[in-house]
Amino acid sequence: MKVLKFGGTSVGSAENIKRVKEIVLKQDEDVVVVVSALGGITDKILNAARQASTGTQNFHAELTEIKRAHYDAIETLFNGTGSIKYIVDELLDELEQILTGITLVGELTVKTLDRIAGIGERISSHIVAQYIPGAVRKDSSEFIQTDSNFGRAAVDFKITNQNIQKTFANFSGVAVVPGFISKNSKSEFTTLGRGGSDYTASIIAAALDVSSLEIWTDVDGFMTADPRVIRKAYTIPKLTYSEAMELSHFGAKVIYPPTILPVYQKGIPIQIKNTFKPESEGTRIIQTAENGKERPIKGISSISGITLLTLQGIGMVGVTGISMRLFTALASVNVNVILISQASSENSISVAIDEHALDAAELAIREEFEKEIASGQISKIYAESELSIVAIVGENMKHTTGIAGKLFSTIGKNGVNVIAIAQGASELNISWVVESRELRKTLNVVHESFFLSENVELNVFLMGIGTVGGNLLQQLQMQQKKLLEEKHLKLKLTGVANSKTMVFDRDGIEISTFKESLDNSEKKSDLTGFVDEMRKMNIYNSVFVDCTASDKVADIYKDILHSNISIVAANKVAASSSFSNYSELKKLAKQKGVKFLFETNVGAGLPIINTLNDLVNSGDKILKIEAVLSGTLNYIFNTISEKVPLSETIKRAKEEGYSEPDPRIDLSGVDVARKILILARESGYAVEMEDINIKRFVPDSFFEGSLENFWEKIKDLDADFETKRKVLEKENKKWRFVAKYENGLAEVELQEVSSTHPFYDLEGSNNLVMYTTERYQEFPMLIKGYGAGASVTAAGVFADLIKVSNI
Ligand SMILES: NC(=O)C1=CN([C@@H]2O[C@H](COP(=O)(O)OP(=O)(O)OC[C@H]3O[C@@H](n4cnc5c(N)ncnc54)[C@H](O)[C@@H]3O)[C@@H](O)[C@H]2O)C=CC1
Ligand SMILES: N[C@@H](CC=O)C(=O)O
Repeated sequence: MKVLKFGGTSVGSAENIKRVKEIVLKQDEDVVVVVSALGGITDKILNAARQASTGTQNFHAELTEIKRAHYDAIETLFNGTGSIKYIVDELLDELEQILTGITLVGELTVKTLDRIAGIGERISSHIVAQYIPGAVRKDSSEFIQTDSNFGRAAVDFKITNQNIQKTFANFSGVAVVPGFISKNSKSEFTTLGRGGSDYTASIIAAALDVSSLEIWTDVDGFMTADPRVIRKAYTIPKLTYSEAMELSHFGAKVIYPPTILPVYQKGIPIQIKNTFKPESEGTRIIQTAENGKERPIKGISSISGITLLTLQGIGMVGVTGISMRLFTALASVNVNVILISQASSENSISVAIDEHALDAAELAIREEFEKEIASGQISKIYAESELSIVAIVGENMKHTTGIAGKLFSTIGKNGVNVIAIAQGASELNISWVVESRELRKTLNVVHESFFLSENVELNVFLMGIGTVGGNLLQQLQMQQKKLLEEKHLKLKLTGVANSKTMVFDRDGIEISTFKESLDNSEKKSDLTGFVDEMRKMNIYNSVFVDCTASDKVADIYKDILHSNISIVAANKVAASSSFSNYSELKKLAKQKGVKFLFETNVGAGLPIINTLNDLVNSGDKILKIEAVLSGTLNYIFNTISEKVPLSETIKRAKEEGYSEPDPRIDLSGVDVARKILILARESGYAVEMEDINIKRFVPDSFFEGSLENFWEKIKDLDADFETKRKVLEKENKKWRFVAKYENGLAEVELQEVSSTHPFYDLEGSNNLVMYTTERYQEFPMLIKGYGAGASVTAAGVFADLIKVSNI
């Protein structure tokens, strides 16, 4: 024999009752079918009763809806004919009479409420019993006996079990039973608490020692998290009784928690099934955790609307009985304590309670500890509200090391502050308190880290979609699918801005149409607005990518890092700003557990900074750096000829995407100075821009005025450069703009190098860096390759993104 329980939605309409019939008729064992009231009916009855208690006739509106729901169902299922109509009428009349009675006395007692609260189940059980061919109705209020604690009566199991066994002795076929209702020893109606139909089913299942208890509901089973918040939540195939109990207590409203105990004691498995998807496996709740250490966490759940009440004072240290008095005081005003956290110093104790219970709880505590408060032994009693409790649950957490470490480091890295923590010695549940506004992010972070570790998500906020940013988007689009399939990295463009507008979408902006999205966006581009939006979205694993050349954008880095968002910068302004700002940004990133990466600041996609970091981190000392670091200048000096004058080479460098948005930055040596400065700093030296000796090869006057002016004026230098070039050619030499750092001195200058110099053969826009270190002294380390250009730079930015994702 089996017990099947169908919830309110499962019997919520005639259509759904037809599904119930199909499911029941497919069973190959005898079955007891426990039904809830039609969906929403119990609430309506309670509402009508409350309205009646005001002494008015207002309850009639609710009553009409209650009647309509039932008449609609019987009309469809029975064509409005048969005895069912009389039975339903009789029960609805009973309801109306009691409601009228309540109106007359203007009072609603818990006893009266129990008298009518179960009428929905009484009616639905008649409907289902008549609709399933061959089924018989058995009245649970005749065999479940309770005490007289109306509203949430306690079952007398001895009598109830005997009654059930007697009722179902020699029974075969299909029995339909109303859930939720019971009676006391005086044959007065009582109820088993909201959700009590699950409990009815469990009581019957245990009394009859059936093969299984099936709870048919409108979800697939217990999910790894609330699917309304975590779209990627999935059904947990198996849970132990304890895990199911913990998850149910912590907000997973799949099963009424008391349901578990009776069947647990008999070792009867519970199967959660979806009435609307009977083919889905559902969740099976059994005695032992079958799946081992690889899935120590089974689910996450949360409860919102929490207040944390803290009692603090050094006078509490070492004093016995404080906790006992605290909990007794709370119990005296019926305040349920959901979580307790106490430091071993005993200086403070915090209890998490339902926010609605705050006033009563605080008053009770203040009364209880009046003397201690007056004497200053307890210095503070304070409440923090708008909080949520999150819990991870799993029986295999026991003795699995590293779970709490992984949990809290993941949460911390994503900028979520943990306000209180509790873990029982059973290691079945780790619970912690966060601000409710951080709940969604917390659930996502934890879910991804423990359940979807196959896919890491990286949320990209890109600013600047010119040469580098535009190319980066093309590369992202091209690689998205491959990275997801092969590396399980889900790269999402969650925000993008050009200089005019910005667009955000936490589900990801379609890269192929981002331009249209920006064109159609009404959000004007604005730096503070961009940061605010990122903060507001509060998504985990976020990274801000700066592909502008703007100092204003560099100014917002601190705010971004403070929001626990990583930064990948192609923009060199921040890393070459004052040493204190550069160091602060690096320190802040470290403190916040996020990344601040800028590999492309020197040599575009070449691994120049990473290599330097590796050398330094492994204990090597950088003695000298000599390098050609400007793609633009090297291109200019490799392109300049009798036919291509200086001004034309600069124009071409810009067109090729090598130069800065303002090419004067390259031509003035500032770009190279920034780069050698960054390399010196990354080598461990505290260098400032002013320490760099920049020897310009273009007179200062060419850098004054507007960019347009510059393009006009620069042609004036063509003839002079051509004369000098011819001399150089005769001497078989080449111009190279060289940066050098040695013994605390840094300089950048134009050099004429002969054919034996390592920089002589450096083609096109290539860069070359030579690191002379303690380990690489006789033969310095060389890194050479394209030093500028859209695709290589974008690839360098991409590589930094991959580093942020930690895949
Ligand atoms: N082009 C290259 O080879 C390399 C460039 N870089 C760096 O990459 C950065 C970008 O360079 P390119 O793409 O070549 O320049 P670009 O001029 O083509 O693109 C920069 C884009 O940023 C936009 N922008 C500026 N301020 C903005 C703001 N506040 N909000 C939104 N958008 C804004 C501009 O409108 C422009 O579209 C620069 O910092 C450059 O130094 C680094 C290595 C190599
Ligand atoms: N403008 C720069 C681009 C790379 O940093 C250069 O030309 O090297």
